[in-house]
Amino acid sequence: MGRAHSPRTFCHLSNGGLVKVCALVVIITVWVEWQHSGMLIPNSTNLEIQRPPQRQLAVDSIVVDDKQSWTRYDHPSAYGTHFDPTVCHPRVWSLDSVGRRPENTTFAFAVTKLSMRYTNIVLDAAKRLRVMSSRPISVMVLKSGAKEGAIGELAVKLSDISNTTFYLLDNPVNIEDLSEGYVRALQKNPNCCKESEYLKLHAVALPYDQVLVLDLDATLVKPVDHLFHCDVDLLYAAGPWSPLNGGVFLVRGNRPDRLRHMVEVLINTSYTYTQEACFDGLGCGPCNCGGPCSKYNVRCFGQEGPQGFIHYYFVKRGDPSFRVARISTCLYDFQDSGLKKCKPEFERRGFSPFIVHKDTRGENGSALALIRRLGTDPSTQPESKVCRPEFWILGARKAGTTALYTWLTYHPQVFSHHVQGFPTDGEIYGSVKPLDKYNNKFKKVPSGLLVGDSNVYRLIDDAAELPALCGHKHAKFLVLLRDPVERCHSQMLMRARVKQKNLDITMDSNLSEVIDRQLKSFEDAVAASPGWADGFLPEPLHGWKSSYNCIYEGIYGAHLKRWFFHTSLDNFRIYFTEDFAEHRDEVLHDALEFIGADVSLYHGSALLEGKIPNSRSNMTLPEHQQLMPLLRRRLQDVFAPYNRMLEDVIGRRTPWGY
Ligand SMILES: Nc1ncnc2c1ncn2[C@@H]1O[C@H](COP(=O)(O)OS(=O)(=O)O)[C@@H](OP(=O)(O)O)[C@H]1O
Repeated sequence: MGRAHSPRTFCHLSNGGLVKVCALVVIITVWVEWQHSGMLIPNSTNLEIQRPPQRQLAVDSIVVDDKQSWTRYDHPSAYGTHFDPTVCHPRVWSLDSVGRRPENTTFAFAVTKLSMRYTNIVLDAAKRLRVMSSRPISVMVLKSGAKEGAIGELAVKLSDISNTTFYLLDNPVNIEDLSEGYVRALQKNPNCCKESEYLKLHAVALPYDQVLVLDLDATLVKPVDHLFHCDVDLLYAAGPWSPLNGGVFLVRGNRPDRLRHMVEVLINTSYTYTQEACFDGLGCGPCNCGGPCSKYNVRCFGQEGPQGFIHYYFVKRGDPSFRVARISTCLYDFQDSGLKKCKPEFERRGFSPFIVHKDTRGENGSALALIRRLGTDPSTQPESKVCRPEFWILGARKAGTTALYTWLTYHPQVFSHHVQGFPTDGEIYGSVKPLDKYNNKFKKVPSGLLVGDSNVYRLIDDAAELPALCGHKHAKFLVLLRDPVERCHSQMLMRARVKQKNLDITMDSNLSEVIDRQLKSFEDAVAASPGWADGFLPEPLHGWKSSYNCIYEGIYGAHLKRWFFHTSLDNFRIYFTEDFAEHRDEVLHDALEFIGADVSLYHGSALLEGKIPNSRSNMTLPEHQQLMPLLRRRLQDVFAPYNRMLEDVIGRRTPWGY
């Protein structure tokens, strides 16, 4: 089944009055295509359903949460001190072979009621999302809950937001097929998750590999691209009073057969439903019942509806063919009610949520106030470009950043911006804060030209600050990575050459001895924080910001994890220095295209012959400056596991051979 690309393309090209027409073409085409493709399941009356007799469950057969006790909401790993936000690490990081993410993924909103007022709520949510991600947005609207005028209005307005697709859908579940007792329980639920919410099940059949379902009041505070790289059937967060919160979850899409099966299973299990033991007697929980739970967890919230059912279908049934992973509620489904539990950890470790759901207390409320304090307030997240540079070369130190910066500036659209200092290659020292002062450093750059900031300190230091201040959408980061042993040696040679008072190395120093000391100090620091680089977010080693330790600077995987935690892989191009040496033009063309330059205007190659900027030009080193073979091997052994980590993080093999 093809996606409705053609009408959308048409819509992007059109304007004015045509937009209205094309918006309707989109709705109708998407809807008709689904109806004809057999992908749309909604008419469950077509299914052959074996209705089991209403079962009376013996109390003994009720398993409330033994099987999945780890998913208890109040378990420390749901909230609290344990913050591994995903259990599918390291797959979570993997990119495709060229280091870019697979494209076929979408965010999805499920809109069960659509009046004129709701139209604006949907639009606001889509616009907020667009600030954070250029990924497709699917808007699934329940046909029976939508007013006709509102459908047209929404379709027209959505066509102004790039890469959105509108689906007008029936409820995949026909309520008459469900048992009466189940429907009564479903409808008695005072707040949430009645039968219309089963609209969300359509997510598994949307024509995308991965679908991240978001409620309209779930706001991305930071990009969550890493979630799309998890190879799972379901990724979910526990709700405050439910085993799974339906406001944020990710499913594998493209599975109309699964949607059919889910509906079938729901119908069948609705006949096993009792107030005490929903879903085949496997229980409604685990959940935090807001006090001591009754034996049957009957006070779970929304457990009869999709929240309970999706958890039952993917988790409790224990189908071994499913890959299911739970993510941190604090990080990915942060709600006011979680403040007490999440806040201490957030404040201690400087974390902030990726997704804020239901900030009911608004402006003065808990969630916003907290993330404002932590510096990632979605309302101050710049939508337009606020930092002057278009690109940043982050490092690594001694990996060829001067050459990359200089050669990019040979393009007529890239301004050659030299700043006083050392080396004079576009380095801007210090923080991006305050923004005025930072932008002032670029005041001589004519408008309309692209300009970069090249600063090798940033790779280690600025992961949290730079993307948040400059806007995730607008920041493009270039990184060069060089064989860490060579880089380390080169760094020490530079320190020997540079006569700075506070540097302890001179031209007479024995560099192998110097590096050996650095290795020892690195090993001591790691021994004091065992496994520091292994987790999801290795914070900088204590006191090692802007480190001059050449081993620490070469643990690229750990530094990049911090960047990918705080921003999106979309913002990055990562090159190996060795590839840059061998395939210079390819790297430069790719980087120019990435920063938004017209590659066809680049005639720089002819200028590039001759000396490599900032190179020590193959000078023969005196013996005391050479790297002793034994030390080289030791360094390789130390770096080897970190190189594997880097490969996990960027999804590519390093060319270094160890
Ligand atoms: N294209 C290409 N291929 C291979 N190696 C290259 C390339 N361009 C620069 N270089 C080498 O990178 C070293 C300088 O790196 P940086 O400019 O990043 O250094 S700095 O941190 O900004 O001082 C410096 O390394 P050393 O020669 O070891 O000093 C350069 O020779």
